[in-house]
Amino acid sequence: MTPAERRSIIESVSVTPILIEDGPLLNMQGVHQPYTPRSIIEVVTVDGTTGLGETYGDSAVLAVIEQFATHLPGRSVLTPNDLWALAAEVLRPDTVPAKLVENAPGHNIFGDNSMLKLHSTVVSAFEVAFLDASGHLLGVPVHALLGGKVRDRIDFAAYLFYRWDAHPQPDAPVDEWGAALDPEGIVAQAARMIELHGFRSLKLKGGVFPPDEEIAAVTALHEAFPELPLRFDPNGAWSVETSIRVARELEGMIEYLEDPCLGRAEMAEVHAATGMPLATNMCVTDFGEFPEAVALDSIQVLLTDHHYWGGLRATQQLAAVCNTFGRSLSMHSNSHLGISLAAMVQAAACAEGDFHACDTHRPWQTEDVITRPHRIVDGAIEVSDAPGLGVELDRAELARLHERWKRSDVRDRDDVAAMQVKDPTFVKPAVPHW
Ligand SMILES: O=C([O-])C(=O)C[C@H](O)[C@@H](O)C(=O)[O-]
Ligand SMILES: [Mg+2]
Repeated sequence: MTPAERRSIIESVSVTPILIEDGPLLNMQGVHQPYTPRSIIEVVTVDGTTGLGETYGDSAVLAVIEQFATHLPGRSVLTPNDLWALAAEVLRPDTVPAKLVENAPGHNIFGDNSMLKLHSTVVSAFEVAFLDASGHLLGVPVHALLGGKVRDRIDFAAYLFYRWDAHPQPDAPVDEWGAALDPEGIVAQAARMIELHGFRSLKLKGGVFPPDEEIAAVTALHEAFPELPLRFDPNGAWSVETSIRVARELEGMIEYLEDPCLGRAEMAEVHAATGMPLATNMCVTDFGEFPEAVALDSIQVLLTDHHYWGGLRATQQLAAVCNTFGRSLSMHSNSHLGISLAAMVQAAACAEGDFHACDTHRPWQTEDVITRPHRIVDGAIEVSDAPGLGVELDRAELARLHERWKRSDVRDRDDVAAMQVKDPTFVKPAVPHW
Protein backbone atom coordinates (compact mmCIF):
# COMPACT_ATOMS: atom_id res chain seq x y z
CA MET A 1 0.00 0.00 0.00
CA THR A 2 1.33 3.46 -0.87
CA PRO A 3 1.20 6.28 1.73
CA ALA A 4 -1.73 7.89 -0.14
CA GLU A 5 -3.61 4.58 -0.17
CA ARG A 6 -3.03 4.20 3.57
CA ARG A 7 -4.42 7.67 4.20
CA SER A 8 -7.46 6.91 2.03
CA ILE A 9 -8.88 4.25 4.37
CA ILE A 10 -12.26 5.22 5.76
CA GLU A 11 -12.51 5.57 9.51
CA SER A 12 -16.08 6.81 9.88
CA VAL A 13 -19.13 7.78 7.86
CA SER A 14 -22.02 9.96 8.97
CA VAL A 15 -25.36 10.56 7.32
CA THR A 16 -27.14 13.63 8.69
CA PRO A 17 -30.79 14.17 7.76
CA ILE A 18 -31.85 17.80 7.52
CA LEU A 19 -34.94 19.78 6.62
CA ILE A 20 -34.52 22.78 4.35
CA GLU A 21 -36.94 25.62 3.68
CA ASP A 22 -38.81 25.29 0.41
CA GLY A 23 -41.22 27.64 -1.36
CA PRO A 24 -44.84 26.87 -2.34
CA LEU A 25 -43.90 25.67 -5.84
CA LEU A 26 -46.72 23.98 -7.73
CA ASN A 27 -46.49 20.93 -9.95
CA MET A 28 -48.84 18.36 -11.40
CA GLN A 29 -49.05 16.34 -8.18
CA GLY A 30 -49.47 19.18 -5.69
CA VAL A 31 -47.19 21.72 -4.05
CA HIS A 32 -43.83 21.72 -2.31
CA GLN A 33 -43.96 21.52 1.49
CA PRO A 34 -42.55 24.33 3.67
CA TYR A 35 -39.65 22.04 4.55
CA THR A 36 -38.15 19.24 2.48
CA PRO A 37 -35.69 16.53 3.58
CA ARG A 38 -32.11 16.08 2.36
CA SER A 39 -29.24 13.93 3.63
CA ILE A 40 -25.71 15.20 4.08
CA ILE A 41 -22.95 12.60 3.96
CA GLU A 42 -19.49 12.88 5.49
CA VAL A 43 -16.88 10.21 4.83
CA VAL A 44 -13.80 10.65 7.04
CA THR A 45 -10.52 8.84 6.37
CA VAL A 46 -7.91 7.72 8.91
CA ASP A 47 -5.90 10.91 8.39
CA GLY A 48 -8.96 13.13 9.00
CA THR A 49 -9.70 13.94 5.35
CA THR A 50 -13.42 14.47 4.80
CA GLY A 51 -15.48 13.86 1.66
CA LEU A 52 -18.97 15.35 1.34
CA GLY A 53 -22.10 14.14 -0.39
CA GLU A 54 -25.73 15.26 -0.53
CA THR A 55 -28.76 13.26 -1.56
CA TYR A 56 -32.42 12.56 -0.88
CA GLY A 57 -33.54 12.58 2.73
CA ASP A 58 -36.86 10.76 2.46
CA SER A 59 -37.23 8.19 5.23
CA ALA A 60 -37.01 4.96 3.22
CA VAL A 61 -33.94 6.10 1.24
CA LEU A 62 -32.37 7.53 4.37
CA ALA A 63 -32.70 4.18 6.16
CA VAL A 64 -31.05 2.36 3.24
CA ILE A 65 -28.24 4.90 3.02
CA GLU A 66 -27.60 4.74 6.77
CA GLN A 67 -27.46 0.95 6.60
CA PHE A 68 -25.13 1.03 3.56
CA ALA A 69 -22.83 3.47 5.36
CA THR A 70 -22.08 0.92 8.07
CA HIS A 71 -20.27 -1.22 5.46
CA LEU A 72 -17.81 1.51 4.45
CA PRO A 73 -15.24 1.86 7.29
CA GLY A 74 -12.05 0.01 6.34
CA ARG A 75 -12.58 0.57 2.60
CA SER A 76 -10.65 3.14 0.54
CA VAL A 77 -12.15 6.34 -0.89
CA LEU A 78 -9.91 5.70 -3.92
CA THR A 79 -12.07 2.72 -4.94
CA PRO A 80 -15.59 4.00 -5.71
CA ASN A 81 -15.99 1.21 -8.32
CA ASP A 82 -16.28 -1.23 -5.41
CA LEU A 83 -19.49 0.48 -4.30
CA TRP A 84 -21.42 -1.32 -7.07
CA ALA A 85 -20.40 -4.76 -5.85
CA LEU A 86 -21.23 -3.75 -2.30
CA ALA A 87 -24.65 -2.49 -3.42
CA ALA A 88 -25.33 -5.81 -5.18
CA GLU A 89 -24.31 -7.67 -2.04
CA VAL A 90 -26.27 -5.73 0.57
CA LEU A 91 -29.19 -4.08 -1.28
CA ARG A 92 -31.37 -7.01 -2.27
CA PRO A 93 -35.12 -7.51 -2.57
CA ASP A 94 -35.19 -9.03 0.92
CA THR A 95 -33.19 -6.19 2.53
CA VAL A 96 -34.72 -3.03 1.05
CA PRO A 97 -38.23 -1.59 1.43
CA ALA A 98 -40.43 -2.81 -1.43
CA LYS A 99 -41.66 0.73 -2.10
CA LEU A 100 -38.17 1.71 -3.29
CA VAL A 101 -37.99 -0.94 -6.01
CA GLU A 102 -41.61 -1.57 -6.96
CA ASN A 103 -43.95 0.84 -8.66
CA ALA A 104 -47.17 1.95 -7.04
CA PRO A 105 -50.07 2.03 -9.49
CA GLY A 106 -50.40 5.36 -11.24
CA HIS A 107 -48.00 8.06 -12.00
CA ASN A 108 -44.61 8.74 -10.46
CA ILE A 109 -43.04 12.16 -11.01
CA PHE A 110 -39.59 10.59 -10.52
CA GLY A 111 -39.97 7.85 -13.15
CA ASP A 112 -40.19 4.13 -12.43
CA ASN A 113 -38.44 2.51 -9.51
CA SER A 114 -36.09 -0.41 -10.03
CA MET A 115 -33.36 -2.22 -8.12
CA LEU A 116 -30.84 -0.75 -10.58
CA LYS A 117 -32.09 2.75 -9.80
CA LEU A 118 -31.87 2.14 -6.06
CA HIS A 119 -28.31 0.83 -6.38
CA SER A 120 -27.46 3.83 -8.55
CA THR A 121 -28.96 6.24 -6.01
CA VAL A 122 -27.07 4.75 -3.07
CA VAL A 123 -23.77 4.35 -4.96
CA SER A 124 -24.00 7.93 -6.17
CA ALA A 125 -24.44 9.37 -2.68
CA PHE A 126 -21.17 7.82 -1.54
CA GLU A 127 -19.28 8.01 -4.86
CA VAL A 128 -19.51 11.80 -4.67
CA ALA A 129 -18.17 11.79 -1.10
CA PHE A 130 -15.39 9.35 -2.12
CA LEU A 131 -14.39 11.61 -5.02
CA ASP A 132 -14.45 14.70 -2.81
CA ALA A 133 -12.23 12.99 -0.22
CA SER A 134 -9.90 11.66 -2.94
CA GLY A 135 -9.58 15.15 -4.39
CA HIS A 136 -8.59 16.51 -0.97
CA LEU A 137 -6.14 13.67 -0.36
CA LEU A 138 -4.43 14.20 -3.70
CA GLY A 139 -4.84 18.00 -3.86
CA VAL A 140 -6.79 17.95 -7.13
CA PRO A 141 -10.34 18.93 -8.16
CA VAL A 142 -12.89 16.19 -8.72
CA HIS A 143 -12.83 16.92 -12.46
CA ALA A 144 -9.16 15.90 -12.54
CA LEU A 145 -10.16 12.54 -11.07
CA LEU A 146 -12.73 12.18 -13.85
CA GLY A 147 -10.20 12.75 -16.61
CA GLY A 148 -10.40 16.53 -16.78
CA LYS A 149 -13.09 19.08 -17.46
CA VAL A 150 -14.32 19.60 -21.01
CA ARG A 151 -15.93 22.96 -20.16
CA ASP A 152 -15.11 25.73 -17.68
CA ARG A 153 -18.59 27.09 -17.03
CA ILE A 154 -21.89 25.30 -16.66
CA ASP A 155 -24.99 27.05 -17.96
CA PHE A 156 -28.16 26.78 -15.91
CA ALA A 157 -31.73 27.60 -16.83
CA ALA A 158 -34.06 29.78 -14.80
CA TYR A 159 -36.41 27.14 -13.43
CA LEU A 160 -39.81 28.88 -13.36
CA PHE A 161 -42.72 27.55 -11.31
CA TYR A 162 -46.32 28.47 -10.83
CA ARG A 163 -46.45 29.25 -7.15
CA TRP A 164 -48.46 30.72 -4.36
CA ASP A 165 -47.42 33.82 -2.50
CA ALA A 166 -47.06 31.79 0.71
CA HIS A 167 -47.64 28.36 2.22
CA PRO A 168 -50.99 28.02 4.01
CA GLN A 169 -49.35 26.89 7.29
CA PRO A 170 -49.15 29.92 9.64
CA ASP A 171 -45.62 29.08 10.88
CA ALA A 172 -44.18 28.30 7.43
CA PRO A 173 -41.12 30.15 6.14
CA VAL A 174 -41.82 33.08 3.84
CA ASP A 175 -39.87 34.31 0.82
CA GLU A 176 -40.01 37.38 -1.35
CA TRP A 177 -40.98 35.85 -4.67
CA GLY A 178 -44.71 36.46 -4.50
CA ALA A 179 -47.40 34.58 -6.36
CA ALA A 180 -47.12 33.49 -10.00
CA LEU A 181 -50.38 31.98 -11.15
CA ASP A 182 -50.86 33.44 -14.62
CA PRO A 183 -48.76 34.52 -17.64
CA GLU A 184 -48.00 37.95 -16.15
CA GLY A 185 -46.81 36.38 -12.90
CA ILE A 186 -44.60 33.90 -14.74
CA VAL A 187 -43.05 36.60 -16.92
CA ALA A 188 -42.38 38.74 -13.82
CA GLN A 189 -40.77 35.74 -12.11
CA ALA A 190 -38.57 35.13 -15.17
CA ALA A 191 -37.53 38.80 -15.23
CA ARG A 192 -36.51 38.64 -11.57
CA MET A 193 -34.62 35.37 -12.06
CA ILE A 194 -32.74 36.92 -14.99
CA GLU A 195 -32.01 40.10 -13.04
CA LEU A 196 -30.65 38.15 -10.08
CA HIS A 197 -28.69 35.45 -11.89
CA GLY A 198 -28.37 36.49 -15.55
CA PHE A 199 -30.02 33.31 -16.84
CA ARG A 200 -29.87 32.86 -20.61
CA SER A 201 -32.28 29.97 -20.81
CA LEU A 202 -35.76 29.39 -19.32
CA LYS A 203 -37.74 26.36 -18.19
CA LEU A 204 -41.37 26.47 -17.10
CA LYS A 205 -42.75 23.71 -14.89
CA GLY A 206 -46.28 23.00 -16.09
CA GLY A 207 -48.98 20.41 -15.55
CA VAL A 208 -50.63 22.68 -12.99
CA PHE A 209 -53.33 24.42 -15.01
CA PRO A 210 -55.28 23.34 -18.12
CA PRO A 211 -52.96 23.27 -21.14
CA ASP A 212 -54.39 26.38 -22.80
CA GLU A 213 -53.57 28.50 -19.75
CA GLU A 214 -50.03 27.16 -19.75
CA ILE A 215 -49.66 27.66 -23.51
CA ALA A 216 -50.54 31.32 -22.82
CA ALA A 217 -47.76 31.52 -20.23
CA VAL A 218 -45.20 29.92 -22.58
CA THR A 219 -46.28 32.30 -25.34
CA ALA A 220 -45.94 35.28 -22.98
CA LEU A 221 -42.44 34.13 -21.99
CA HIS A 222 -41.44 33.74 -25.63
CA GLU A 223 -42.75 37.21 -26.46
CA ALA A 224 -41.03 38.79 -23.44
CA PHE A 225 -37.68 36.99 -23.98
CA PRO A 226 -37.64 36.02 -27.68
CA GLU A 227 -33.88 35.47 -27.73
CA LEU A 228 -33.82 32.96 -24.85
CA PRO A 229 -34.19 29.21 -25.40
CA LEU A 230 -37.28 28.02 -23.57
CA ARG A 231 -38.52 24.60 -22.52
CA PHE A 232 -41.71 23.44 -20.88
CA ASP A 233 -42.29 20.43 -18.58
CA PRO A 234 -45.77 19.24 -17.49
CA ASN A 235 -44.39 16.03 -15.92
CA GLY A 236 -46.47 13.66 -18.02
CA ALA A 237 -49.82 15.28 -17.25
CA TRP A 238 -51.23 15.12 -20.78
CA SER A 239 -52.63 12.49 -23.12
CA VAL A 240 -50.87 11.78 -26.41
CA GLU A 241 -53.58 13.75 -28.21
CA THR A 242 -53.14 16.82 -25.96
CA SER A 243 -49.35 16.53 -26.21
CA ILE A 244 -49.56 16.58 -30.00
CA ARG A 245 -51.86 19.60 -29.95
CA VAL A 246 -49.64 21.55 -27.53
CA ALA A 247 -46.48 20.61 -29.43
CA ARG A 248 -48.00 21.96 -32.65
CA GLU A 249 -49.14 25.19 -30.98
CA LEU A 250 -45.72 25.80 -29.44
CA GLU A 251 -43.68 25.00 -32.54
CA GLY A 252 -41.02 27.65 -33.04
CA MET A 253 -41.39 28.94 -29.48
CA ILE A 254 -39.69 26.19 -27.46
CA GLU A 255 -36.43 24.29 -27.91
CA TYR A 256 -38.00 21.13 -26.51
CA LEU A 257 -40.96 19.75 -24.64
CA GLU A 258 -40.14 17.74 -21.51
CA ASP A 259 -42.26 14.70 -20.58
CA PRO A 260 -45.55 15.90 -22.09
CA CYS A 261 -47.04 12.43 -21.54
CA LEU A 262 -46.10 9.20 -19.82
CA GLY A 263 -44.50 6.21 -21.49
CA ARG A 264 -41.76 5.62 -24.03
CA ALA A 265 -44.21 4.46 -26.72
CA GLU A 266 -46.49 7.45 -26.13
CA MET A 267 -43.57 9.91 -26.23
CA ALA A 268 -42.44 8.33 -29.50
CA GLU A 269 -45.91 8.83 -30.93
CA VAL A 270 -45.86 12.54 -30.05
CA HIS A 271 -42.43 13.03 -31.59
CA ALA A 272 -43.34 11.11 -34.74
CA ALA A 273 -46.50 13.18 -35.21
CA THR A 274 -44.97 16.60 -34.55
CA GLY A 275 -41.18 16.47 -34.95
CA MET A 276 -40.96 18.33 -31.62
CA PRO A 277 -37.78 17.36 -29.72
CA LEU A 278 -38.78 15.65 -26.47
CA ALA A 279 -36.79 15.49 -23.25
CA THR A 280 -37.21 13.26 -20.23
CA ASN A 281 -36.45 12.71 -16.61
CA MET A 282 -39.42 10.37 -16.32
CA CYS A 283 -39.55 7.72 -19.05
CA VAL A 284 -35.80 7.00 -19.05
CA THR A 285 -34.30 7.09 -15.56
CA ASP A 286 -31.97 4.12 -15.60
CA PHE A 287 -29.70 2.48 -18.18
CA GLY A 288 -32.10 -0.45 -18.57
CA GLU A 289 -34.73 1.87 -20.06
CA PHE A 290 -32.41 3.40 -22.63
CA PRO A 291 -32.46 0.78 -25.42
CA GLU A 292 -36.23 0.88 -25.89
CA ALA A 293 -36.23 4.68 -25.90
CA VAL A 294 -33.65 4.61 -28.70
CA ALA A 295 -35.44 1.88 -30.65
CA LEU A 296 -38.74 3.79 -30.47
CA ASP A 297 -37.15 7.24 -30.80
CA SER A 298 -39.00 8.36 -27.66
CA ILE A 299 -36.59 11.10 -26.63
CA GLN A 300 -34.12 13.50 -28.18
CA VAL A 301 -32.80 15.02 -24.93
CA LEU A 302 -31.90 13.06 -21.80
CA LEU A 303 -31.86 14.84 -18.46
CA THR A 304 -28.95 13.43 -16.49
CA ASP A 305 -29.08 13.44 -12.71
CA HIS A 306 -26.09 12.00 -10.89
CA HIS A 307 -28.25 11.44 -7.78
CA TYR A 308 -30.10 8.52 -9.38
CA TRP A 309 -28.00 7.61 -12.45
CA GLY A 310 -25.14 6.29 -10.31
CA GLY A 311 -22.87 9.27 -9.75
CA LEU A 312 -20.41 11.42 -11.62
CA ARG A 313 -18.64 8.66 -13.55
CA ALA A 314 -22.01 7.16 -14.47
CA THR A 315 -22.95 10.60 -15.82
CA GLN A 316 -19.94 10.40 -18.12
CA GLN A 317 -21.03 6.94 -19.25
CA LEU A 318 -24.57 8.18 -19.81
CA ALA A 319 -23.26 11.09 -21.84
CA ALA A 320 -21.24 8.66 -23.97
CA VAL A 321 -24.36 6.55 -24.59
CA CYS A 322 -26.34 9.67 -25.49
CA ASN A 323 -23.60 10.80 -27.87
CA THR A 324 -23.48 7.39 -29.51
CA PHE A 325 -27.20 7.46 -30.17
CA GLY A 326 -27.38 11.13 -31.16
CA ARG A 327 -29.27 12.34 -28.07
CA SER A 328 -28.39 15.64 -26.44
CA LEU A 329 -28.20 16.28 -22.72
CA SER A 330 -29.51 18.49 -19.99
CA MET A 331 -29.61 17.98 -16.23
CA HIS A 332 -32.52 17.36 -13.90
CA SER A 333 -32.82 18.75 -10.39
CA ASN A 334 -34.96 18.62 -7.26
CA SER A 335 -34.80 21.02 -4.31
CA HIS A 336 -31.15 20.81 -3.23
CA LEU A 337 -28.26 22.63 -1.58
CA GLY A 338 -24.69 23.49 -2.47
CA ILE A 339 -23.00 20.10 -2.10
CA SER A 340 -25.35 18.69 -4.72
CA LEU A 341 -24.81 21.76 -6.88
CA ALA A 342 -21.02 21.40 -6.65
CA ALA A 343 -21.36 17.76 -7.74
CA MET A 344 -23.72 18.69 -10.58
CA VAL A 345 -21.20 21.25 -11.84
CA GLN A 346 -18.32 18.73 -11.75
CA ALA A 347 -20.51 16.12 -13.48
CA ALA A 348 -21.52 18.50 -16.26
CA ALA A 349 -17.92 19.72 -16.59
CA CYS A 350 -16.73 16.22 -17.44
CA ALA A 351 -19.58 14.95 -19.61
CA GLU A 352 -18.81 15.23 -23.31
CA GLY A 353 -21.71 16.08 -25.56
CA ASP A 354 -24.30 18.58 -26.56
CA PHE A 355 -25.49 20.09 -23.25
CA HIS A 356 -28.53 22.31 -22.96
CA ALA A 357 -28.54 24.58 -19.91
CA CYS A 358 -28.95 22.47 -16.76
CA ASP A 359 -31.85 22.67 -14.33
CA THR A 360 -31.31 23.78 -10.76
CA HIS A 361 -33.77 24.56 -7.98
CA ARG A 362 -30.98 26.29 -6.04
CA PRO A 363 -32.26 29.88 -6.59
CA TRP A 364 -35.43 28.87 -4.72
CA GLN A 365 -33.50 27.72 -1.65
CA THR A 366 -32.88 30.26 1.12
CA GLU A 367 -30.39 28.15 3.09
CA ASP A 368 -27.19 26.19 2.52
CA VAL A 369 -24.80 23.90 4.35
CA ILE A 370 -21.64 25.17 2.64
CA THR A 371 -19.68 28.18 3.84
CA ARG A 372 -19.59 29.93 0.45
CA PRO A 373 -22.79 29.20 -1.50
CA HIS A 374 -22.40 29.25 -5.27
CA ARG A 375 -23.12 32.35 -7.29
CA ILE A 376 -24.83 32.02 -10.63
CA VAL A 377 -23.44 34.80 -12.82
CA ASP A 378 -24.60 35.36 -16.42
CA GLY A 379 -26.65 32.19 -15.97
CA ALA A 380 -23.60 30.03 -15.31
CA ILE A 381 -21.41 28.64 -12.56
CA GLU A 382 -17.63 28.49 -12.93
CA VAL A 383 -16.23 24.99 -12.56
CA SER A 384 -14.20 24.93 -9.36
CA ASP A 385 -10.52 24.00 -9.67
CA ALA A 386 -10.09 23.76 -5.89
CA PRO A 387 -9.41 20.32 -4.39
CA GLY A 388 -12.36 17.94 -4.28
CA LEU A 389 -15.75 19.49 -4.91
CA GLY A 390 -14.36 22.87 -3.84
CA VAL A 391 -16.89 23.37 -1.03
CA GLU A 392 -16.56 23.50 2.74
CA LEU A 393 -19.21 22.29 5.17
CA ASP A 394 -20.86 24.93 7.35
CA ARG A 395 -21.12 22.83 10.50
CA ALA A 396 -23.23 25.34 12.41
CA GLU A 397 -25.82 25.40 9.63
CA LEU A 398 -25.76 21.62 9.30
CA ALA A 399 -26.42 21.34 13.05
CA ARG A 400 -29.25 23.88 12.87
CA LEU A 401 -30.98 22.15 9.96
CA HIS A 402 -30.55 18.77 11.62
CA GLU A 403 -32.10 20.15 14.84
CA ARG A 404 -35.05 21.27 12.73
CA TRP A 405 -35.34 17.72 11.35
CA LYS A 406 -35.27 16.29 14.88
CA ARG A 407 -37.98 18.65 16.12
CA SER A 408 -40.25 18.12 13.09
CA ASP A 409 -42.34 15.15 12.07
CA VAL A 410 -41.73 15.81 8.32
CA ARG A 411 -39.84 12.76 7.08
CA ASP A 412 -40.76 12.61 3.38
CA ARG A 413 -41.38 14.89 0.45
CA ASP A 414 -45.15 14.77 -0.04
CA ASP A 415 -46.55 17.30 -2.53
CA VAL A 416 -50.02 15.75 -2.29
CA ALA A 417 -50.24 16.11 1.50
CA ALA A 418 -48.95 19.67 1.21
CA MET A 419 -51.75 20.49 -1.23
CA GLN A 420 -54.32 18.92 1.09
CA VAL A 421 -53.41 21.47 3.77
CA LYS A 422 -55.00 24.10 1.55
CA ASP A 423 -57.64 21.85 -0.02
CA PRO A 424 -58.54 18.79 2.08
CA THR A 425 -60.54 17.36 -0.86
CA PHE A 426 -57.47 17.30 -3.15
CA VAL A 427 -56.46 13.94 -4.55
CA LYS A 428 -53.39 13.26 -6.67
CA PRO A 429 -54.59 13.72 -10.26
CA ALA A 430 -54.84 10.56 -12.32
CA VAL A 431 -52.89 10.80 -15.57
CA PRO A 432 -53.42 11.72 -18.28
CA HIS A 433 -55.05 14.61 -16.49
CA TRP A 434 -55.75 16.57 -19.67
O1 LIG B 1 -37.89 18.23 -14.32
C1 LIG B 1 -38.57 17.69 -13.46
O2 LIG B 1 -39.39 16.86 -13.76
C2 LIG B 1 -38.38 18.08 -12.06
O3 LIG B 1 -37.69 18.99 -11.78
C3 LIG B 1 -39.04 17.32 -11.00
C4 LIG B 1 -39.21 18.09 -9.72
O4 LIG B 1 -39.67 17.23 -8.70
C5 LIG B 1 -40.12 19.30 -9.89
O5 LIG B 1 -41.27 18.92 -10.57
C6 LIG B 1 -40.52 19.91 -8.56
O6 LIG B 1 -39.60 20.30 -7.84
O7 LIG B 1 -41.70 20.06 -8.30
MG1 LIG C 1 -38.84 17.08 -15.92
